[in-house]
Amino acid sequence: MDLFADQNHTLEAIPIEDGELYFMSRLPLAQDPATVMQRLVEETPWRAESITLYGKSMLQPRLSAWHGEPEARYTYSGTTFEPQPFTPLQREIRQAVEIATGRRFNSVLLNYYRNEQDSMGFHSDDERELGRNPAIASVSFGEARTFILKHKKLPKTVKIALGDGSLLLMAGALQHHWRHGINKEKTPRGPRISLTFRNIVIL
Ligand SMILES: O=C(O)CCC(=O)C(=O)O
Ligand SMILES: [Fe+2]
Repeated sequence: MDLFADQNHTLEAIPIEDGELYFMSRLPLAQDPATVMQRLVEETPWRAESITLYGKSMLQPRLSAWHGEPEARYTYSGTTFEPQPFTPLQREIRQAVEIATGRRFNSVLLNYYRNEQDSMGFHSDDERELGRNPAIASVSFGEARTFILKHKKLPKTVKIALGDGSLLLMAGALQHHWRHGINKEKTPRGPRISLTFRNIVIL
């Protein structure tokens, strides 16, 4: 009997100060990660969103989509944004994430990193509609990319390789004290998709 057969299905705490971080190398799902990846590529209404940097409008270096329950709307600069409804596959993944983490989520922001040129700038997920100490669970498919956390005040950096089918949970005070992001890579990378589950509270 292999006592450690399900070792990669346990949510392990990653020691970190000023916040909570947990990792599971393989979230249990009914389909294998390659099938899920393929379906996410095909079934998601991907959008190229623009951002304004130094007064110039440009496209974000990745594609994205936002899905959730109808109540997970939020208002930003006077405009109310409504999520697209969850797809059946997204509901399946959400259920697995809720079982693995013991937390509830009503929306998901999906990111599609097409190749090594795509990235995510450093930020904290600290919007008011996420509540005071938000739990954010991200599930990764496809090529592994390095998730980097940088402490806002201390000279500390934490790097985690987010591989195919893995789950990362950020919780506690983490968003108050750390920024996170994903850098471009210098060598070729295949596509990666992350689903970042959040719980949007009515303000
Ligand atoms: O793709 C990732 O793992 C990071 C995504 C992220 O930080 C976000 O969507 O806020
Ligand atoms: Fe984030």
